[in-house]
This record gives sequence, structure tokens and C-alpha cells, in this order.
Amino acid sequence: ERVMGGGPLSLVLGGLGVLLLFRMVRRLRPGARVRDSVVVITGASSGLGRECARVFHAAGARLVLCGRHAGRLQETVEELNEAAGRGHTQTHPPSTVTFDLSEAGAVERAAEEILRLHGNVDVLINNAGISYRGNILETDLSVQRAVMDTNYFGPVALTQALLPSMVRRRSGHVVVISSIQGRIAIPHRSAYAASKHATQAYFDCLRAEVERYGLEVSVVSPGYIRTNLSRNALTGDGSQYGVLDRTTAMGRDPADVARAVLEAVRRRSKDVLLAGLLATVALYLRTLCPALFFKVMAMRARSTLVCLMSRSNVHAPLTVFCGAV
Ligand SMILES: NC(=O)C1=CN([C@@H]2O[C@H](COP(=O)(O)OP(=O)(O)OC[C@H]3O[C@@H](n4cnc5c(N)ncnc54)[C@H](OP(=O)(O)O)[C@@H]3O)[C@@H](O)[C@H]2O)C=CC1
Ligand SMILES: CCCCCCCCCCCCCCCC(=O)OCC(=O)COP(=O)(O)O
Repeated sequence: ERVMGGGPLSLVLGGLGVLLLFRMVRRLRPGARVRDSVVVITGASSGLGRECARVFHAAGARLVLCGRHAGRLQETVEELNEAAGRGHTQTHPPSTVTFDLSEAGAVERAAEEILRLHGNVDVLINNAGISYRGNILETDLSVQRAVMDTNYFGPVALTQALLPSMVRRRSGHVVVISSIQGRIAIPHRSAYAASKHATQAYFDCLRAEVERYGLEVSVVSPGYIRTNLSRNALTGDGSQYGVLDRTTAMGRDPADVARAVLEAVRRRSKDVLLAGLLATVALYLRTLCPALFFKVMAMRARSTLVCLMSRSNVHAPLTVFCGAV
């Protein structure tokens, strides 16, 4: 036994060594090429999508920018073209495709248009999304469906429409922007958290199924980002929430998150978690001590209901403690 050096400690150390070696070997792989590749970004008219457009454009990608409003997409294009005039690196003028992700027929037509533009897609970034603020008891079923249509069925439909051409070429990378709320469910976000949990599950299945064709799938799960997500969120009756929540205003710089998305594509990362300390604690708590996690969430539910009803972004002290991170 002594010669073998067995025992729990050496087993753990051996395991850690193998893990480290595995990570080092992965890092030695040459990064995926972004320059000249065709990159489709949904929700490119604002927030994280617009920042992704900036970083992938600067990296020399051929962009196809998607959104519901042609005018807003054009603003992004003009900004990128101006930046191209100032820069020294070779960039490509972006194209745009306008469609609503929640309309199944529109998504199929959009996929055909995207393929007509460039013949193929190298990277699809499913970024577009909408959030929700509401009490389940007072939420129309139509709102639960609307959030699911945009955040889950939309990306699924677009991915499935573009997948056959990727499989034929034995090449392609599908990225989806999920959320920490794809891993943990917090109160008054039922529609949003459910859509992100479904997203995580679908794209995890997809990754396993398309590996044999050489395709890559990355799920990126950020914490709060400084964008208009909370302002654009739907409430239980389908109206717009319209408030910039404190948590959103204090979130990460979307440019930093966009750089992390570029890095995920270059490194072919399978799963990227961009969690702060409290969110990380919450993730561990949910896994290792669910009873305590559920207790904390119930406390949070009581506290956030007050600021939800008044559409106030001033959180009660209990909420600040329980996770207004
Ligand atoms: N901000 C945050 O705190 C976090 C955001 N995320 C995720 O990041 C992603 C981007 O959101 P973010 O930039 O923050 O929010 P924004 O509200 O700024 O951007 C959302 C984008 O999605 C597009 N969009 C919304 N609904 C539809 C639709 N039905 N069809 C097509 N496009 C649509 C919007 O385009 P337009 O209205 O012009 O059509 C807009 O460009 C989302 O998936 C979100 O869940 C994840 C974690 C944290
Ligand atoms: C006794 C131990 C106490 C430990 C307390 C830990 C509990 C902390 C709860 C933290 C919850 C973190 C939630 C993070 C949510 C998040 O980052 O979501 C990102 C989004 O997608 C934001 O969308 P939204 O529409 O909700 O703004």
C-alpha cells in the first residue's frame, strides 16, 4: 500500500494533476480563426449584441447582424463602418437581416436569407433575448409563452435551420447567451429563468450530438450586464417594465462580456460562466444545500415583491443581503 502511495489525498492530488494537464493541453490547441469567417449575431441592435458586433468586426469577421428593427441595425452598421475608416486592420462591411425571433416562419426565411448572403455560417451567436418581471399568480400565460418564444424557441429554430449546412461542411460553431439564471431560478423571473434553463439543456444536448461532425457549441452564462435588458423586460400583463434596475445598472461592462464571447469562440470553450462572488455562492448553495437555497429565495421573494409592485429599483435591505448582486 505504501509503495503504491494510495490513500484519499494522493487520489485527489492525482485527479487534480490530470485535470491540470488536460486544461494545459486544451490551451495549447491553436485558437479558432475569426478573421474572414461569417459570424451571425442576433440582437445586434443594442446591449451585448452590439458590443459583440464591435469586437467581432474589429477581429475581421464578416458580420450578419440580426434584429427586429432595420433602423436600429443600420445605426450599428454605420458605427462599425466609421470605426473601420479609423482603424488600420482589414474589416468587412456588415450585412443585416431583419426578423422577429418569436415568429417561426420569419426565422426560417431569415436563415435562407443569411445563407444566400454568404453561402455558409461559421459562427452563430444566439444573443437576442428578453427578460421578465412578475408574480406567477398575476402573469398571463401568453407572457410565459412570449418569453419562451423569443429566448428559447427562437434560438432553437434559427440553430436548427442553419445546422444542416454546418453539418454538410463539417464545420461551424453555435454560441448561445444564456444567464446565471439558466443555472439557478430566482423569484419573479419565472418565464426568464425557465427559458434560460431550457436553453442550457437544449444546447448541452446539441453539443453532445454534433461533436461527431466537428461542430462546436458554447453556452455563455453571464451575471448582470449594464444594458437595457431590465427596461425592456415584460411584466405579467405584457406591458414593458421600463425600469433600469440597480442590479443591471451595476452590472458588468457589456464590452468585457463581448470580449469573453470572442475568447469563447477562439478557445472553443464549451461552457463559460461569468459569475460574481454572490452568484457563485448561490450556485454552490443550490447544488450542495438546496434546502437553504430555497429558504433564501423565499425570503428574497417576499422582499422583491414590494419593489416589483412599485416598479422601484430601490431594493429593500433584505433583498440587498439576499442577492441584489
Ligand atoms: N443584461 C443582463 O443583465 C444580462 C443579459 N443576458 C442575456 O444577454 C442577451 C442580450 O441581452 P442585453 O443586451 O442585455 O439586452 P438588450 O435588451 O439591450 O438587447 C436585447 C436584444 O434582443 C433583441 N430582441 C429582443 N426580442 C427580440 C425578438 N423577438 N426578435 C429578435 N430580436 C429580439 C433586441 O433587438 P430589437 O429590440 O432591436 O429587435 C435587442 O437587440 C439576452 O439573451 C439576455 O438574456 C444574460 C445575462 C445578464
Ligand atoms: C446564508 C448564506 C447566504 C448566501 C446568500 C446567497 C444567495 C444570493 C442570491 C444571489 C442570486 C444571484 C442571481 C444572479 C442573477 C443574474 O446574474 O442574472 C443575470 C440575468 O440574466 C439578469 O437578468 P434580469 O432580468 O434578472 O436582470
